[in-house]
Amino acid sequence: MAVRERLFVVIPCAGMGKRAGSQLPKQYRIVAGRHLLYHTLAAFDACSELTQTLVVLARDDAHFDSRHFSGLRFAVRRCGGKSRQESVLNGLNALAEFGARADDWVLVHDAARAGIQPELIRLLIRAVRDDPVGGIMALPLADTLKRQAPALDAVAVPSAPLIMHTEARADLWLAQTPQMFRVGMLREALLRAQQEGHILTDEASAFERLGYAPKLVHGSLRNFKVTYPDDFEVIEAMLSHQKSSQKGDSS
Ligand SMILES: Nc1ccn([C@@H]2O[C@H](COP(=O)(O)OP(=O)(O)OP(=O)(O)O)[C@@H](O)[C@H]2O)c(=O)n1
Ligand SMILES: C[C@](O)(CO)[C@H](O)COP(=O)(O)O
Repeated sequence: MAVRERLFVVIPCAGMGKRAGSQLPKQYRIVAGRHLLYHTLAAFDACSELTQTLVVLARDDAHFDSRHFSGLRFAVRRCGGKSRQESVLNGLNALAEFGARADDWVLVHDAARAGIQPELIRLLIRAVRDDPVGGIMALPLADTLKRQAPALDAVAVPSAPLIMHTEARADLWLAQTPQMFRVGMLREALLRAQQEGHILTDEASAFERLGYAPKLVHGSLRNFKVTYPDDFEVIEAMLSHQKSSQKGDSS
């Protein structure tokens, strides 16, 4: 009988959250009564088909406290790098400690995408599991896309940027996470990009530059990346609502 490859998860969680504008890294901000990271991990914990979730923390992380995450299945390693790309690569290397093999799958998911839900994770797994390359959760672009004009000169900077032109939006998608690839192939692709000095902002790009075409799996707006100060109001409303409707379901 053929043995199915196992499914591992790497959660890069070593960022500073500079764009969120607070001292505390955003993954530790309290949202709907828990750390933002808790909500992300709870969604993966609810998927029993996942073998191991590994959270990649910054080496000097002074905020992580396992007591706030009791009841959730995951491991942490303090192997975060200077960039997300480096943190993911270090996390993939650390997966060997948990018995991950080159043919196993890994789902890489941003700690900051706390709106992820078990159904979305399963949707991606179902869509990608038989693919030779892998795939990512993404959303077709819904808005009109403008390219900003370069600032004319440093002295007379206008109060708002100006539009240079409108980009054609057909066939454009917004990449989200999870991004699901084979452990070995992803490690090799990221390593190669790093050695060749390419700065990548997601895992799929590491494959695209080698000529592969990963799958786009239609995700959900719920799974947005908490990035700017206003995003906290949105995620708070979403997760509080989810919590109260779950309470309602169980009473
Ligand atoms: N050196 C880094 C940088 C980012 N991340 C993680 O990658 C995910 C996506 O990155 P982003 O949203 O940009 O987070 P930050 O880097 O924390 O935010 P900012 O760019 O605003 O500082 C986050 O979960 C973040 O913790 C990481 O593990 N290691
Ligand atoms: C991986 C990602 O979430 C896909 O949209 C995104 O590229 C991460 O970018 P960031 O600048 O590290 O937040």
